[in-house]
Amino acid sequence: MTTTLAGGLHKAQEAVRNASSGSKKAVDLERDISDIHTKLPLTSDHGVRIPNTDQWLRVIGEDKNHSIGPTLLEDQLAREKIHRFDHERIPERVVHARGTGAFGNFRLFQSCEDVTHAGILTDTSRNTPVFVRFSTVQGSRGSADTVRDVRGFAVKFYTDEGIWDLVGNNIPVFFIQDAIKFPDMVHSLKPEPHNEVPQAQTAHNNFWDFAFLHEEATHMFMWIMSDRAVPRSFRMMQGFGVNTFVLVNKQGKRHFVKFHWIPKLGVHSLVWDEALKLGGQDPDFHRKDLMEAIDNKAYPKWEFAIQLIPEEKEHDFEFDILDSTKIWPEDLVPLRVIGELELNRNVDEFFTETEQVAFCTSHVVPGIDFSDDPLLIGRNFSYFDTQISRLGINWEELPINRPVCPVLNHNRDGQMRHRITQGTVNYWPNRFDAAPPAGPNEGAFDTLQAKVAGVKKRAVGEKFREHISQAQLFWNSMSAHEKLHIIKAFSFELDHCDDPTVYQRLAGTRLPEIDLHLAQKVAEAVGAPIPTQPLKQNHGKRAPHLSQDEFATAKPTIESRKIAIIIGDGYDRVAFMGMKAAVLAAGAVPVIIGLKRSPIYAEGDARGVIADHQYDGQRSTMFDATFVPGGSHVKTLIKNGQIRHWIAESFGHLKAIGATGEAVQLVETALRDVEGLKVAGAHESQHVEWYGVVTAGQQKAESFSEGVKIVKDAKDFVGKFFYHVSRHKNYERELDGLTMSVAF
Ligand code: HEM
Repeated sequence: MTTTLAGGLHKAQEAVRNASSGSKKAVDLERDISDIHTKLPLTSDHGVRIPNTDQWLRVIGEDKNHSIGPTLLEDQLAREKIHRFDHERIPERVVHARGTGAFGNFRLFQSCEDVTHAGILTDTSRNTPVFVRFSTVQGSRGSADTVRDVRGFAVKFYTDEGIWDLVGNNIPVFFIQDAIKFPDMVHSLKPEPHNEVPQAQTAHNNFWDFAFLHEEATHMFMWIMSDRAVPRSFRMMQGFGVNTFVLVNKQGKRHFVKFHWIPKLGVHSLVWDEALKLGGQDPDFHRKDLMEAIDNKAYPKWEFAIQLIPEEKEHDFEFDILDSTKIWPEDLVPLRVIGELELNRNVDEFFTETEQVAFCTSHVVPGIDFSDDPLLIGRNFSYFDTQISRLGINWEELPINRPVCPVLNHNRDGQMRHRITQGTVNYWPNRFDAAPPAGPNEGAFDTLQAKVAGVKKRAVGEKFREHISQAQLFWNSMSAHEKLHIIKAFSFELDHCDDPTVYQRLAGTRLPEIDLHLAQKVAEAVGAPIPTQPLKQNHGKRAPHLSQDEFATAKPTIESRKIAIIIGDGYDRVAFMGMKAAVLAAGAVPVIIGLKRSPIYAEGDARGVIADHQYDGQRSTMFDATFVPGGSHVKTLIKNGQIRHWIAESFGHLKAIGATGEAVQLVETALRDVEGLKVAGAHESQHVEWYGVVTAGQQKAESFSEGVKIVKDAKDFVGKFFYHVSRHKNYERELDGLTMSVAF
């Protein structure tokens, strides 16, 4: 599948570009696009045709050996090639350096004119083009996708009134309350200064030192120790604007607002061992996942929702609504779902689009404004500033960054200025009235007048000083397996800290403020003195939509999941073909894993199948589930330790496993150490389901219907198997201690 996609990528992109030619941004970009596949000859950057790009101009001896003489610096064509190469790199982003992006559209379902006059939030007839970049925070550009980290979720809306950048994360809160702490925070989580170790992870002394010394980071570090920090896919995670913004309506009334993205596919995560392995086995896992889904037309979608608090209710809450270490619990401030985002086009070129895209929180459009959230105000300064050193002062002119509406002003010059502005004046006011400020009814961004009074000092508001309550709320809202993962995550992270001050303080002093059981378990694992008393009373409250379990899709679906089907010579063709067809019909992706990639023959069948991959080139970690059809190939599969490991590892990673006929024996052998394992008898046609392991004896062709009903109590083998794939993970396996007995 992947190989075919790569081959046809250029054509596919061409087709999609044609199809989306209605998008204002696609049209805007057209004028800067050139195509390497045109048959035009090679030229230099100044347009002169070049006859040879393989040999530098040099002196060749006239002797019989044509011996090589001096290489000549006068070769301007060779010099240009080398010069261009020498300067290919630009500074990577200081944070969020590793990322990937895609184009799409935003549609509004429900006008919000009661609270804003922003065109994008009031005009339901619009189809606004967007570019979205997902990222990790800590790692450098070449780091792995699946590290434990916050994920950036930055959306550039190309609206009719200018660019709106909603630069959010997949976690709704942040480490710090005040932007002045950002450099300290980033220094502490990046590799340590003396040895540049470790890459892309918080599992080191400095981060946990910082986290302890900043009690305000407590709520956030609970989130990053949770499954939220190891998403299965960018397509299966939430997004949050995090900061508090303001909406302003035509009457000048203000509402505080928080923005949310809710994925249509549910919220799913990897298990930690899987994430660790993928870091080496497939460092581009998330990047490829997004690209392949879009190429396969499984366009990822998110609902867009807002939470609103009228200005006069600002102080009605226990927490300060401008504090970005706090959520607005949804039972107190409900979500209003107003629109939908779809990503439907991959980039043509990574550097000019994904790398050069530059977001800036201060890019808002009329009708959307800033609150006094102190983190937001600092961000508004920082992003513009950092783009200047990364891309230059004219960064907003780059094709990916420029708006689709007219831009006209008296800003001029600077390095790499592209725009040529005609006319004899470049200042205001001028005698021609050229480029005047917008009049009262011309849709300008007009800051609402407000009275500001107070004492100038370096301080925070009273409610900004409470840091534990929402950390408790988060912990209390977790399901059993989520709590287990948090305990394990702390144990892993603090195990990597070798300074006892760091792990003892965290486990012995901070965690008991959240929950005693959590603190005790972690302290025991990492060798800190085990606390015996909670250091703060847990209030026992919970809030909706903090647990990922609450994001199940309305109907179970396996859409876009990757299902490995393992075969060797002698596989059961009926089960193989039936499963492949059913997977495709359900909108998922079957990936044939062969013992080789040359033709593989079914029993009694002369037509060979070419597998997508041979098993040694792939790992179970790269798939959501595995199916093995019966047949005499099982005799070979069973002898292969890597295949047995594949099954055991899938079990350990809580994935659905399906097997029919003789393949049931493979499952039995691979999982022989699991107590109580239940599988179907070889000739039993009725399937047996046990902790997401679905097995059946010989299946007839008619058992593999394409109209599979994916329901919990499915009577057929395929329906039951797909139901378990749709659940994504079988957490009961882990909670009942079964995964512990398998080597993976
Ligand atoms: C609410 C808290 C924050 C969130 C949600 C957030 C989110 C993000 C995201 C998503 C990106 C990557 C944008 C991209 O894909 O190109 C980013 C980059 C960046 N952020 Fe933040 N950030 C936060 C706080 C801050 C603060 C407080 C500062 C500085 C005071 C800051 C400075 C930066 C910088 C300098 C970059 C690199 C931008 C570039 O080079 O393109 N961020 N942030």
